[in-house]
Amino acid sequence: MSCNASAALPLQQANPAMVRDTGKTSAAEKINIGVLGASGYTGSEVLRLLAVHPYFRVTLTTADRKAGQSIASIFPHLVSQDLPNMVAVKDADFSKVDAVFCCLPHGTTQEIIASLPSSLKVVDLSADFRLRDVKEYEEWYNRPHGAVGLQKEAIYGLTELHREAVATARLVANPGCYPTSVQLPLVPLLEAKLISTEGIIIDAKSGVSGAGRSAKESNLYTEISEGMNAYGIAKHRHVPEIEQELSAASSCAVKVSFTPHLIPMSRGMQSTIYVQILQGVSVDDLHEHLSKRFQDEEFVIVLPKGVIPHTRNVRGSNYCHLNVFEDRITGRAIIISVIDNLVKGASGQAVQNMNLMMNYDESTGLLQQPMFP
Ligand SMILES: NC(=O)C1=CN([C@@H]2O[C@H](COP(=O)(O)OP(=O)(O)OC[C@H]3O[C@@H](n4cnc5c(N)ncnc54)[C@H](OP(=O)(O)O)[C@@H]3O)[C@@H](O)[C@H]2O)C=CC1
Ligand SMILES: CC(=O)N[C@@H](CCC(=O)OP(=O)(O)O)C(=O)O
Repeated sequence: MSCNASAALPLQQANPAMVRDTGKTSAAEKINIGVLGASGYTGSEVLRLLAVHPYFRVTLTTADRKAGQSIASIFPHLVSQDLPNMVAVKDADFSKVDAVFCCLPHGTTQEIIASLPSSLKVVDLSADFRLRDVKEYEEWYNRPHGAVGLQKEAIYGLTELHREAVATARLVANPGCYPTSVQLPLVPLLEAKLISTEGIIIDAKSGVSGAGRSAKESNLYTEISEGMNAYGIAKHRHVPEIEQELSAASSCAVKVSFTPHLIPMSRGMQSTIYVQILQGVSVDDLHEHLSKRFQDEEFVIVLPKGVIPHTRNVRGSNYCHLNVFEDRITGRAIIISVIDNLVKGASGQAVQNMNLMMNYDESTGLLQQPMFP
């Protein structure tokens, strides 16, 4: 069958692993967690989420320039938590931990994870283990891969799409924020051959926390506020990650046009995606397919027809809101997907994956509702 032949496939069973729980409750049985890069945005978001996690406790935190400082001194919003002071990674005692969230800049992570005890379970939030083809990684990231052996072991952790592999993984490559917002609607539609593999256009927008906490001129309030700009046009490093996963879903070489934009808000992300519907398929079919695919999912909500997703309605939560609209003029479908880049786009999905790796219900500690307004 050709790439764009229309054929509705049976829906996948959505959620076989949602209800597992080992029942561990006592403090003595808690899983000891290390957060590497705890002084950054995603690291602090892991700490915020774990504050109400019944089975995980943080026993190690690391930083680079801020090593030696307490968490409360740099994140006063976390002052009520009893957290260990941050140490440099080289001084960290990994015998204290069972699992690690690695929230470090990409490029620094491969060597650090390779140096950790191999008994540790790791969710890596960076891009260092997401691209299966090491050559492609080296081309897009312009550096040699520092842990090729580990790359083979890493599981790409978009939870709703790969949860069985995540559950048995030791090392999970947590997806990028843009790729998460794009794959959740597109993978099921490509798998079911309801949309064309050609001509996919992704117009995406991110809040500024997506760029991390380190000081950069381009992220100053004066540069960001009261305006917006595209960046990484036709060369953003999330292109190969998105194409890798869409190609796997459709068994065809998918190419996308992807343009990210920076907008003046602290957190939140929207991807507006233009796709060609295959012959004999309607926008209602796309809506129905996505609704059925995600009906048993806790964190992916297909909104009722006509309701426009808004970043405000997922802020601070692990939810993704989706909807599909018809463009009567071009015959295309317009898909809108919103997430909080720091939660479903990073730390929330990381906790969701770690829950699965530790055999807990994947929603444990993640059911906080979005903040409104
Ligand atoms: N922000 C987002 O929305 C998303 C981010 N990601 C990815 O998650 C990772 C972390 O991002 P984010 O939290 O935003 O980044 P930040 O810049 O906010 O934080 C980076 C953290 O890493 C530490 N660090 C920096 N350099 C080194 C080093 N050489 N060795 C050890 N530690 C170091 C920093 O310590 P110090 O503060 O002391 O310098 C800080 O704790 C990145 O790979 C990013 O691409 C993924 C999805 C979304
Ligand atoms: C606004 C902004 O700068 N966003 C980041 C993406 C953050 C993210 O998810 O990406 P990684 O985990 O792949 O680094 C960027 O465009 O590079």
